[in-house]
Amino acid sequence: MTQRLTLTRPDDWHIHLRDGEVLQHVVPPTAMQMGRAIVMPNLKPPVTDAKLALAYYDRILAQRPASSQFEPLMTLYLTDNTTPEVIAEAAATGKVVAVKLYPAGATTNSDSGLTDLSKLDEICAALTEAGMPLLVHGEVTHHHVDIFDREKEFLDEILSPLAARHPKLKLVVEHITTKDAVEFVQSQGANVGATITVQHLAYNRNHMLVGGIRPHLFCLPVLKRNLHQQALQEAVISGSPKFFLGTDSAPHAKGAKESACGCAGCYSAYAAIELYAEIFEDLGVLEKLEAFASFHGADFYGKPRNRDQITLVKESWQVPDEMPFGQDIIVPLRAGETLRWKLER
Ligand SMILES: NC(=O)N[C@@H](CC(=O)O)C(=O)O
Ligand SMILES: [Zn+2]
Ligand SMILES: [Zn+2]
Repeated sequence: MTQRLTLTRPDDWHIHLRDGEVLQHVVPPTAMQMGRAIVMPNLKPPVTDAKLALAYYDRILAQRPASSQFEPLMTLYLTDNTTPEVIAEAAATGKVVAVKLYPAGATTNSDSGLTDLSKLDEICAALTEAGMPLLVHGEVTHHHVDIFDREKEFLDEILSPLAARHPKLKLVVEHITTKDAVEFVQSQGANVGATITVQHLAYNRNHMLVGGIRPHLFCLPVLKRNLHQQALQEAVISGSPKFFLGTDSAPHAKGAKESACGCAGCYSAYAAIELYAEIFEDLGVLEKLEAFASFHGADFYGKPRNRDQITLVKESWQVPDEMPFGQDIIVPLRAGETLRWKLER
């Protein structure tokens, strides 16, 4: 008999849906599996206020398939011009649920990010007041800091002191990649959580660099050595409610990835829950998938858990080599490979 796995519908607590003509290709797969998703604001120009967030929300909903109830949860991009008033206005819409910190220059489309981190205290006070989480891309950008050390350095230099100064602030360390980040999150109160991606659970830097450079595994923060991958795996195996599903699915056109200066980001949302299911099964903790994917994030954000369910069936299928992406094409994570689980439609 075919093995089936029925779960409370999951949510994706960190996704890039992009904008414009690619929305038609990027929104439906997420809308068909996820109940909600935290939509990252790093558009060009970035989503910096309530008005821009609501307009983006409408553009996303316009691409939601008729059968889906998917709800985009919008975020604001923190810039040097963000004020407590801007945050309060966004919170009042009911559609903007968090604010995202990109240190300027840390990652894709982060040029408008915060240059003056001393401004953070005022912002954190406003967020604590509004009960809104601060989501962080946790990497320093100093040129002298090695790219493999940038997450740890950010935790030590910026985030630890910040969390100590704002003990009630809800803080999500996004897409964690190191043992240090796992330990930091575990050492904090229930107000500090983290998202973990498919690629950081499934791969380490050898997968990206041994035998040739694999640009489709390049994302930020960059894959680390295997001991860090193992720490992330242990975090999900532990079942701690501090860790939850956030794909950081970040599509870039094939040509922008396969380039002399390739973009950072992996496209995993086309089969997010199937990809996580395979990892959890390989780790021997398939029974922990539901809490990671469907409970921990909702509980952290203070949102009700989804009431409907999805079913995965154990049925092999081959990931296409390429997928449409507006006028362009995209190479998904695990392109051409066989996946074991399939979402029942
Ligand atoms: N993760 C990535 O490698 N890229 C993201 C940005 C981000 O989340 O840092 C993107 O927008 O392309
Ligand atoms: Zn990021
Ligand atoms: Zn991201």
